[in-house]
Amino acid sequence: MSKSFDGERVLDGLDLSVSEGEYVVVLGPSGCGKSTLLQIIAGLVPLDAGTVEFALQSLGRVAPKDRDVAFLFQDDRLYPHWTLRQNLRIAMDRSPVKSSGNDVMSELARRLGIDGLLERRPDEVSGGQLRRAALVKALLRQPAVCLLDEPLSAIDMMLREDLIALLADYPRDRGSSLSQTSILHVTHDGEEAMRLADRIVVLGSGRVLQSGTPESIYRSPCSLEVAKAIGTPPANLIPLRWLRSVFASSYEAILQSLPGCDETSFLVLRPESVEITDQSVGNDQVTVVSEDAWNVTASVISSRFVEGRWLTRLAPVAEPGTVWTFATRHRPGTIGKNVVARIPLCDLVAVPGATGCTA
Ligand SMILES: Nc1ncnc2c1ncn2[C@@H]1O[C@H](COP(=O)(O)OP(=O)(O)OP(=O)(O)O)[C@@H](O)[C@H]1O
Repeated sequence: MSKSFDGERVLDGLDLSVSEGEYVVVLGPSGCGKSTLLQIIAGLVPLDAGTVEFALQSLGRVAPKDRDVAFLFQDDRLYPHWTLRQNLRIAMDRSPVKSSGNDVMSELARRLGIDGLLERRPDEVSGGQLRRAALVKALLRQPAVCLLDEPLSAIDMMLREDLIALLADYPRDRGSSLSQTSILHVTHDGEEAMRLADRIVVLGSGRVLQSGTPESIYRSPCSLEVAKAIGTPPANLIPLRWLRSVFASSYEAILQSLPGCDETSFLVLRPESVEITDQSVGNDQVTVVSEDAWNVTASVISSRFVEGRWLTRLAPVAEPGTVWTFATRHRPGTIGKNVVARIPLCDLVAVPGATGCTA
């Protein structure tokens, strides 16, 4: 599908399919067209080219209200003059599975901690409680497709954890009213995508850059853009041309061992992929290659304990001006001193320098 606004291409031949019961998270930076994609699927924004199909039938002529789709908008509002219960009841009345609606409403409201608030109007609850009610409303429809536009944004940490637990577990519960529902969730938050998705679809330049399980997207990104989209702290990106100066004589052999690479390529090195040995070594220590790892001498710039890991910034002595961030279990070295970072070759992934593949 393709879509432009005022002559500017937002979606450019984007091709996406979602299976029954699948939880797909579309990940991309602000402004890349995520909300537009959901609005097109819901029938709220017309396409310039392409089709939206459900069970192999085109939805082109199906009005938004007749699509079996629930939509949680970024700024979802409920009817202000009705109680939360009355607002939720409309969703239930539209559900094809009305008989179990009351039970499902109670269950979802309980799980999200708003069961005691159902007799209040929207202006009598907090923003976070309202957001939870809007989420219950979207899920209550028990639609074929549930579209969630940044459902966890602007929500405090504890509540966010509750919502993640609900979204991660509830649709997959055996016998859950949502076990057949396909969920399409859009976000710019890579961690949120990793924690919820059966499959992550990374959007960029109006297209699908890569689609795969959270693990495959994390471990085998196909481009720089995808590598940067996931991971906190982000991956270290090592330009291949750096290796020429460091490894000199073995550079050509290394290049050949990395299929599809050229001088413009980058190696993606995840922060947790190294071991740091606190050894007292001088600045003249060269970077060496062993069969399965590189040992890189680097100076410790900073080291901070964050959520169970030491996040350490290292400057490799062979590449002045470069800083890598690593995450290790134990505190490495002393600030200003040199250490050795052991990089296992099997953890390095090569990606093209320019915007790369579509997968
Ligand atoms: N109705 C519209 N008229 C003109 N331009 C629009 C319209 N809707 C969206 N756009 C533009 O299309 C682009 C994609 O917008 P969209 O809201 O789909 O992005 P997004 O990825 O959801 O962003 P965010 O994460 O910030 O919500 C943006 O540049 C936006 O300004």
